[in-house]
Amino acid sequence: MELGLASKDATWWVFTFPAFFGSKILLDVYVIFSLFMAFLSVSLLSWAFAVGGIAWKNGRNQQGRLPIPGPRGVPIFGSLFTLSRGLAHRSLAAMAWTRANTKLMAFSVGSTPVVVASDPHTAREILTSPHFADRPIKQSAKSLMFNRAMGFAPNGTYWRLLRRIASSHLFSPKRIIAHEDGRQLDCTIMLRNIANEQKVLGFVSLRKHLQFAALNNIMGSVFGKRYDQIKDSEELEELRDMVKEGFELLGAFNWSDYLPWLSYFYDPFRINQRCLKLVPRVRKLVKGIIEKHRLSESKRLSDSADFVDVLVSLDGEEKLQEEDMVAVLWEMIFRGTDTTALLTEWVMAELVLHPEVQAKLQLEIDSAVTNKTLTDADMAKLPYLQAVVKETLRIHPPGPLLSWARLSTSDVQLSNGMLVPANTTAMVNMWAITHDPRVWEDPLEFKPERFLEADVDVRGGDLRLAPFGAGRRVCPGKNLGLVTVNLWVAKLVQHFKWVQDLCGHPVDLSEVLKLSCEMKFPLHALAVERDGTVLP
Ligand code: HEM
Repeated sequence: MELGLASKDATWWVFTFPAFFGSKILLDVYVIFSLFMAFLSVSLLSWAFAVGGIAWKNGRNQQGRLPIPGPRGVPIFGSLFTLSRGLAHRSLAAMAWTRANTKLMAFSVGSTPVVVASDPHTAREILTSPHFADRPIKQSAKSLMFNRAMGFAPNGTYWRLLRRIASSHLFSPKRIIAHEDGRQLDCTIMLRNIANEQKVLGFVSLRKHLQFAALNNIMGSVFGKRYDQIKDSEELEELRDMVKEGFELLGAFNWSDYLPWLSYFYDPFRINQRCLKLVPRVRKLVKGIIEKHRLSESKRLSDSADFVDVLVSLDGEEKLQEEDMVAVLWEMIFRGTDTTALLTEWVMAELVLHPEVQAKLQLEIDSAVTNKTLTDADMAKLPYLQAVVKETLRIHPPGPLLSWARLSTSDVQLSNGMLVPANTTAMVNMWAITHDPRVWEDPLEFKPERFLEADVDVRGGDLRLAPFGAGRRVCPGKNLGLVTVNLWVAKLVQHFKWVQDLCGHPVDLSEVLKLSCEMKFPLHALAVERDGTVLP
């Protein structure tokens, strides 16, 4: 009875007050308030009953023989806060391990249903399935033209064309060999700059040298253009700034990707405006370079031709629109720069922290390589070097969640009986797999020797360690990336002994997760020139 009276009272004042004041404001407020309460009740109810959170309403994760378990998260947001802050790979791993949800865990990020695999078997099923060959596209990626580049193009004719062009003209073994001179040149400049910095400052801050070498290297093989730090400082600064801004925008957590209604009033990082500002700058730079290639005398495509030459020369069905060329070229600069530089930085940090590993590596290089100039061909004689790089990829995978997720294009039945419905974002937590004691013995220890005892294919063949992903969307730059990192690490330790700067800058392995996972505090160390080595 009391309840009835209360609601009668409420109806009375809601209708009388507006009449009294001659306005409809209170009526409007009442309508909005009621709608809000209804929305809240529906959200609370769906949340209360949805395992995996709000995006899994109607039991969509219960359709298979085996339901997909997962946390409910909080109403409306689901597990969004787990992903938007801090180190998502670690939080998701902890969630999967404590709940024994490693095979597959369902959770909600706002209104997006997500599954994450944290074991090698399910990871393989997802990454190699043709039904997971699409990617969910973020708003920033779309605004930055990445939907026309390889990484985000939907699985179809256009994406297959891009992969074919790239694998035969940029990433083929012949092309990688042809660009070795460039890799050597960029490394030589880096070694000299490091020696100078050590002399002037008494220590070396390695990141900027690696980033410059990586940027110049990819610019060389993609655009046929290398920058001189002094002569081209203005253009170089502009390029660096554009790459940095692009990284920030793509790496930023954009709330409205998961709660679309937020885009109307909440954009804390001003992602849309910043994308709109960046795109014309990218177009201007890349189109300028394409134009120069078109104007230069048409040359027969040699093995060492750059990627712009290749794209410009395409004809018939393979011919790309200029806008598409801009997107493809921009993506290559983008993907090729940070991954190589940050993986090399992680390797060097581990070598500084493990002087015994560094000494063993130097011994291997000194005894295997008699001529003093290390080449790509020498890498086959350096199994310990490869083990060091693999162990670094295991302990610090540059994309701990494999950077870009996959999207199911239809309902997919997994072999364990779970059913992933169409339009679900699927992630693989590679970090959780490489740190799982059931998969790797002593997973927290840096022990390159483990890869001497048993060889592991890191290029997508063995899902216990697949830092480049796997399946048809596996990283096409994996061979180029590995060749570059192997050569540069070998040369860095051949010429210098890297010692921890305990007084000024002790090594800190804290991570920060952006587009990739990098060292939170850039590596500083003492680079002591080794006896008997002459800088090139
Ligand atoms: C250490 C180096 C690198 C690492 C760890 C790495 C890692 C990855 C990962 C995890 C993926 C997603 C794979 C998947 O979904 O299964 C990927 C995709 C991709 N990577 Fe790499 N990458 C590296 C170097 C490079 C380089 C040097 C380039 C180009 C110059 C490159 C270009 C790409 C592209 C274009 C894609 C998208 C492929 C597609 O969706 O079809 N990556 N990479």
